[in-house]
Amino acid sequence: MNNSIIAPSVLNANFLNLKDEITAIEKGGAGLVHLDIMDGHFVPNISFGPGISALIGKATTLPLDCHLMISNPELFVEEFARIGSHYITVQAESTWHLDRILNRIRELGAKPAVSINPATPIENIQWILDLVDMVLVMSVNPGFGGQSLIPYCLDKIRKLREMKPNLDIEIDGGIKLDNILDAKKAGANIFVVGSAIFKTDSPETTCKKFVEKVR
Ligand SMILES: O=C(CO)[C@H](O)[C@H](O)COP(=O)(O)O
Ligand SMILES: [Fe+2]
Repeated sequence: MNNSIIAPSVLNANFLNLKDEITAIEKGGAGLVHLDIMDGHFVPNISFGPGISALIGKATTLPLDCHLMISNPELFVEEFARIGSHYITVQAESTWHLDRILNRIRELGAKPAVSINPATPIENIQWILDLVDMVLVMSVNPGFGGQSLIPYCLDKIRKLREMKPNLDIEIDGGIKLDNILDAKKAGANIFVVGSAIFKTDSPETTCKKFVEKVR
């Protein structure tokens, strides 16, 4: 697939300067803004919720890529749809009723996507692949930015790409300038990049480098 997209995650951005951080990635050629929603229950960290996400949505022209790492996601998809999320991604491990919630997200007018933790086999989602517009393959254990990519996750992407040649596959976690091409070669076409963009002196210049790299 040649439609490569960089989706910067603002998890490690400077929240006191968020407007400028978002302008930087817009100028840097980002295609999505990735929002990591964490509840301190499904993952051992708390980030922010629909309120901050709505403000970010108002501050940018970039589509919102909302990655819900929360228990009981069915309680929140309506609100994330209401604030205009482009993708609403739920963790396969976070709900008993994956089919139902994916259908509900589409009914609400957003694009349903599913995410799997490193230890979750891709076979767990094989029957719902036709219900989603994207699969997010976690390449770190969810909860924190700044971790190292777990190499076997690339094998999962390779296998998924073989199964679904035209599916949008997003990789999330530990993506750096020196491993993003491995992820692309494995079959990913949407790349979440957090600390490797926002923990640099110029997120705009760094974002441009990532965009160039996968072009
Ligand atoms: O979902 C996530 C963590 O659960 C984040 O999107 C991810 O970790 C991005 O940060 P980094 O590029 O620094 O790994
Ligand atoms: Fe994420």
